[in-house]
Amino acid sequence: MPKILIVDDDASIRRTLKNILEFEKYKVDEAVDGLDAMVHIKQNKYDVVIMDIKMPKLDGMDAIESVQKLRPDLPVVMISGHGNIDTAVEAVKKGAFDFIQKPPDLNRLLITIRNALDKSCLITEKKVLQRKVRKKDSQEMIGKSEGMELIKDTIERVAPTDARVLITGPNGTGKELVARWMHLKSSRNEGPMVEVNCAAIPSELIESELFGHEKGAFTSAVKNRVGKFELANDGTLFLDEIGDMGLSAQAKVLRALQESKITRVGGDKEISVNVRVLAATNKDLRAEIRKGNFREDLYHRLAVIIVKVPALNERRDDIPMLIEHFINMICKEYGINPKKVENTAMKLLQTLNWTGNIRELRNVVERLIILSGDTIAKKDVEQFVVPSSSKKDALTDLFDKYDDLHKLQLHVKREFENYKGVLV
Ligand SMILES: Nc1ncnc2c1ncn2[C@@H]1O[C@H](COP(=O)(O)OP(=O)(O)OP(=O)(O)O)[C@@H](O)[C@H]1O
Repeated sequence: MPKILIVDDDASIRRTLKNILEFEKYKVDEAVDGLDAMVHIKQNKYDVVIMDIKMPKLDGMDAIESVQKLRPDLPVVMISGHGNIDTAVEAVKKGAFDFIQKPPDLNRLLITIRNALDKSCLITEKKVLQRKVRKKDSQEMIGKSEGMELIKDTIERVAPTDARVLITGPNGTGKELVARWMHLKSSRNEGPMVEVNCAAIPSELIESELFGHEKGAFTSAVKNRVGKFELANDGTLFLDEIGDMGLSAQAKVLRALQESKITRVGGDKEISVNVRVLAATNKDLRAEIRKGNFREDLYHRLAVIIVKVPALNERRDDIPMLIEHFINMICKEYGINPKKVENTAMKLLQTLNWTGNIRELRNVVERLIILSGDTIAKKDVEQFVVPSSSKKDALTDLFDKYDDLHKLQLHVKREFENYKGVLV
């Protein structure tokens, strides 16, 4: 239940507001002036504060500065009977979420509180996402092959610039990891890195996902929603599987890139965004352009720098190092000592056909850790890996390539559509 603090020296106003808000199922505390408010805010976790301006001891204008220092993310709605436009502007300048005149219009007050709560939720969501991203950020990029050295060198050179980068390569080769390092090594690394998997979002929702929407823009748009472009402001937007984006969304992304402005679906206001875009695909975008599935102008906007991530079969020298890395990582997760790999087992693993690339290798290492004894021997590889790697049926192969069930579903759907075309 969201918790609200009402700060007003007038007991009757506090009581009226408390009754209304409790009826709306909010939990409400009261404070009699700015100083009392600060004591409450230090001891409790509020979602919104409603604060009068004229109060004894510490008035609202001074109190909001203290609130900003203590809890910069806490939305404060100012209310005042002595309001004029200058006071409202000053309050907002000092960080108030909104300003409402006394006696407050009930509907306006409730809508403002809802919006302030939405903002609180977004901030929390953003923090959770940033934590997750930081966790992913800490993933090392392993490999000393020529291909990997070239990629690392490109990241060092390109990351600090604002150039757009298109990352290409087969599934599971580490395209997302490259994007994360580009962000981490850029001057935007204090800002968010927001990821959109264009293949996982149905085409009718992708525009709303990217640009947000205004309430009522379509049947299920029950409230305003901020899109990924806005969420990525001052940071990086990673458009994964860009080759699966529909032409209509492509046109809008192109406009956003050209003008650094977006418009929410169903809205008419232009919103400026400062976003660096990185994109990735496993498709041959030039071939998609020829087939009319991808806009050439968008391709040129995105592919200022192209990073090609090679398949694992093309950098077999990296396999031992990657195996050691995954063993250490996975054994740590399981809370066991890292297992050793016999030389003959390592050699065999190096020769296998890794169609699912590094993702498949990681899964295989996990399987070997679970199924083998203290040491991973050649016979373990022959028993638990070779059958699935050399005699793989089409379905196992697909599962190795797509660890995300939704991506797999989309792939199967696309294949089915192709077959339908052939049969007709
Ligand atoms: N060089 C590397 N060192 C260590 N781990 C890696 C490396 N490259 C990829 N990985 C790991 O392999 C897995 C797959 O990588 P990632 O998701 O970046 O691939 P992808 O090319 O984006 O895949 P997809 O095309 O399916 O989206 C992840 O767990 C990632 O951390």
